[in-house]
Amino acid sequence: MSSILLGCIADDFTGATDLANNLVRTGMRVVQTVGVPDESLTESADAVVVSLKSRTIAPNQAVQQSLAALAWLRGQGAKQIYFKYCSTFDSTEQGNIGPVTDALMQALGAEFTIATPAFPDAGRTVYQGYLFVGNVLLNESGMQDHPLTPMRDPNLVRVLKPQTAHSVGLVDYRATTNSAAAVSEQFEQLRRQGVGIAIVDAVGNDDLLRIGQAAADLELVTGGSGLAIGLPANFGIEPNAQAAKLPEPTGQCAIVSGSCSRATQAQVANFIEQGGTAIAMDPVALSQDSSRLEHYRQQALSALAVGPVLVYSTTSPEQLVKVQAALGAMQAGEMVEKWIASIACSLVQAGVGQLIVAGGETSGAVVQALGVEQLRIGAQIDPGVPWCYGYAKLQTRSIPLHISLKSGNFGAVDFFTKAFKVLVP
Ligand SMILES: Nc1ncnc2c1ncn2[C@@H]1O[C@H](COP(=O)(O)OP(=O)(O)O)[C@@H](O)[C@H]1O
Ligand SMILES: O=C(O)[C@@H](O)C(=O)COP(=O)(O)O
Repeated sequence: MSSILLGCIADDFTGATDLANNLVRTGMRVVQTVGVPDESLTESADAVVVSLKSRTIAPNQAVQQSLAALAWLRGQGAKQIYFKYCSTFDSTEQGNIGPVTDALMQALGAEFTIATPAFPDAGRTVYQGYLFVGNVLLNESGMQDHPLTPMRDPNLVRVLKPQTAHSVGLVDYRATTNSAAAVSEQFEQLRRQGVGIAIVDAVGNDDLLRIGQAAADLELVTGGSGLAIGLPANFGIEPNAQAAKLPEPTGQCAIVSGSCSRATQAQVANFIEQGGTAIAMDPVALSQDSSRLEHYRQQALSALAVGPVLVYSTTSPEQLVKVQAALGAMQAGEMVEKWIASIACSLVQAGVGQLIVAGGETSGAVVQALGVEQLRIGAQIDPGVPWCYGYAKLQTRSIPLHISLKSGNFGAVDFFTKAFKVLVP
C-alpha cells in the first residue's frame, strides 16, 4: 500500500465528512475512519480522515485520542497533518482546540501553525480575527445558545489565548487577499516574534487557496474544512469527478436529529410542513419513564412503510434551557445521544438503507452504535454535507448503508427531503 499524503484528525464525525467532502471535491481519494483503526489502511488513498468524538470531552482525553490518531497517521506515511475542528470554532473555556493543537505541535516538533476556521461556501468568514456566520458575528448566530459549546465571543484570538500555552497572533486580510508570498511573509514575521499559532483571516475561497499554498511546508495545519481546498494542489492533485462515486442506494429512508442548531430547527419544521412523519422525543419524560423509548421506536418502525420518518430531540433554546436545568447539560446530551443512537440501530436493522443524522455529537454516537468502521465519501448534498457509504455491523450482520452526517448549521431548509433525491441514481 502506498503512503498517504495528508493525515487528518477531526474532532467530530460531521466535521470529518465535511473535511473529506472538500478533499474529494478537490480530487483527493479519501478514506474516513471511525476512531483510530487497529490496522494499517487496506485501500489506496491520498488522505485519511480519522473521526474522533473529542470536541467536548475532557482536554486530557482529547489530547490522548488525537495523539493516538497522529501516531497511526504517521505510520501510514502522512506528510502533513490537518487538525479539523468546527468552522464556528466550537470549544469550551478549556478547549479542546488549544490543548490538542499544542499536543500535536509538540509531537511533530512544529514551532508554528495556523488556525483557519473560515469556510466561505457555508457562510463562515474571518475578518480581523472576528468570525462571522453569514452576515452576523458568531455570538449573534445562534451559537451563543449551543447546548455544549456556547460561543459568546467572536474574536478568535481572544477565544484561543486561554486554551493554549503558545502565543497567539493574527494574519489579517491584507496578506490573505494579496498573495501566497505575502501570507508566507506574515507566517515568517509572526514566527520570528515568537507566535506559535496564528488565526488567519479569509473571506473568500481565493484567500483559502493562497493560505493553502503558503501552508505547504507546515507540518501541521488546523482549521475548519475550508482550508482543505488549497492543500491538494501542493501535492500535485487536481479535481476528478470519479472520486465521489458510490454504489446505488437501497432500503428505506430515515432521519434522526439531536441537533439543536438554528439550521436544523428550520429543517425539522420544513420536513413537518411538507407532511413528513416526525416523532418528537421528550427528554425529561423519557428520563423518568424509560418505556417511552420503546413507544418512540415502535412509532418510527411502523411509519417507515409510508415514507421517510424523522425522529428528533431538536428543540428551541428556551426549551433546551429547561431540559438542561432538569437533567444537567452534559448528562442530558449524553442521554439524548444514547436514545437516538438506539433508535437509529433499530431503524437500520429494520431495513433503513439511507439514513441522515443531524448534529456532530449525535452523529458520533449513532455511527459508533451502528458499528460503522470506515466510510467512503460520495456526492455533496449541500456545502459541507456529502452522502457517505459504509457497513453497519449489528449483531452478526454487516448491513450496507448510505449515511449522511449533517453538521448542525449546514444544509438548506429542505435538506431532509432534498438529500434523498440527490441519492436517486
Ligand atoms: N432536547 C434536548 N435537550 C437537551 N439536550 C439535547 C436535546 N436535543 C439534543 N440535545 C443534545 O445536544 C447536543 C447537540 O449537539 P450536536 O449533536 O453536535 O448538534 P448541534 O451542534 O447541531 O446542536 C447533543 O449532545 C444532544 O444529545
Ligand atoms: O466545520 C463545521 O462547521 C462542521 O464540519 C462541524 O464540525 C459542525 O459540527 P456540528 O454543528 O456539531 O454538527
